Amino acid sequence: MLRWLTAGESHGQQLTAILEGLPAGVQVQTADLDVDLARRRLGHGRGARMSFEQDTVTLTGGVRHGLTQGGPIAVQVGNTEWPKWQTVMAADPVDPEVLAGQARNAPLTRPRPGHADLAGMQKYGFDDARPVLERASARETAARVALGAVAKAFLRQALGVEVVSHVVGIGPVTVPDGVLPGPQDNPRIDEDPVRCADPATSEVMVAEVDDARKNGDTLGGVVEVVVHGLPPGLGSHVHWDRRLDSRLAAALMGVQSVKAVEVGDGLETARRRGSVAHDEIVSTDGRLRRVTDRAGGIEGGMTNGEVLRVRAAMKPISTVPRALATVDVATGDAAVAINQRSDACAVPRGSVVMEAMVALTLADAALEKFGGDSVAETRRNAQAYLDALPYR
Ligand SMILES: Cc1cc2nc3c(=O)[nH]c(=O)nc-3n(C[C@H](O)[C@H](O)[C@H](O)COP(=O)(O)O)c2cc1C
Ligand SMILES: C=C(O[C@@H]1CC(C(=O)O)=C[C@@H](OP(=O)(O)O)[C@H]1O)C(=O)O
Repeated sequence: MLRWLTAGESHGQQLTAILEGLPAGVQVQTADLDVDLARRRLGHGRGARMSFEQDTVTLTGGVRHGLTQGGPIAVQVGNTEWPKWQTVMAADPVDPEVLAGQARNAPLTRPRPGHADLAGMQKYGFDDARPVLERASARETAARVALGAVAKAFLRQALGVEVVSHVVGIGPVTVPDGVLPGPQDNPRIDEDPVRCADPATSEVMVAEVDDARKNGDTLGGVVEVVVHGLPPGLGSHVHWDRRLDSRLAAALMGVQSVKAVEVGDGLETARRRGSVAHDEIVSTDGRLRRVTDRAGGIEGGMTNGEVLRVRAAMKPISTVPRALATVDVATGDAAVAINQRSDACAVPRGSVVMEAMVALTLADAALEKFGGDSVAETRRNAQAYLDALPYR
């Protein structure tokens, strides 16, 4: 079983992440984590913080000379803004007079509709939204992306699996049907300002983001994660919590702002008749294949050996510059919501986070199926399974 945890606040000293259960012998180094962390900071519509802040990542456990050792992998992602926040976010008590002189410490009492502010204040008994937004913030996704880079390295080295992603919708603008990135397409898609694989649609998406920003507004959208090279049989039909589709949905729903998840053609499938909803099976050159991939590579809660496709829909950013109505909880008076710097559209960045969550979930399912204390053992076990596969 693969387990992972993150800790740390958005404006705290650092984020901490631990990945437990990965075999020994996976080649991974700091530079691999840096690549994905840099990808998570890009994208038209990102906020000011993404342009000036750096992620400083350090592997502090579980990796030696570029190879995992079989123990928990520990990662720290430092926050270059920390010097500005070290008093306000200090772990130990601070002299109240010193704190009173800090403008950043002023209580945030005008909760944003759509953010975690008000429900979090009510639940935890805070009269300030600060402690809620510090942990609700998607800053935390930097820690998940760092672990996702490790999971991707494992999947590639154990099974030859490649996890890629692209943006398929921003606001009302969507890519045409049939746009499907190949296994090596991430670098090309990273070049696009909105991580869209279709250049013509990308231009319209960029214009949509510009228009929203000009009007003091924000946008959401849809990302698709595409996984090439999966064997059939990850996940299981035998129990609800072993279904791979249920595990992927939970992992993606656990990303800030995600409000819907689709597997394969998802909602569109529900509108079709059965005769055109499923993927017919044929035998070609002694191998069984599906003619289409409407199911997105999952049947009965298991991978079926086709390309896995899963989509996550992100709502528009809730820190809307054209501020929304709220109530100042300190006075009870009508007010406008907190409106600090913010992303206008986080969908391109979000696609890299979804990749990480899918990679972690698949690495867990792969270890459950093939086990292995070293990546070489996982690889051998997977190969033996494939060699013995009935009806190949
Ligand atoms: C990559 C990413 C970046 C985000 N950036 C912002 C942001 O700059 N401002 C904001 O208000 N919300 C942002 N969000 C969304 C909030 O974190 C999220 O709406 C909030 O935590 C409440 O959770 P919920 O939307 O799932 O209900 C971002 C989400 C993601 C995935
Ligand atoms: C810091 C990150 O994203 C943040 C996510 C976020 C939110 O409310 O989710 C709000 C913004 O934070 P701030 O208000 O400090 O500018 C984003 O910048 C990051 O992704 O590294």
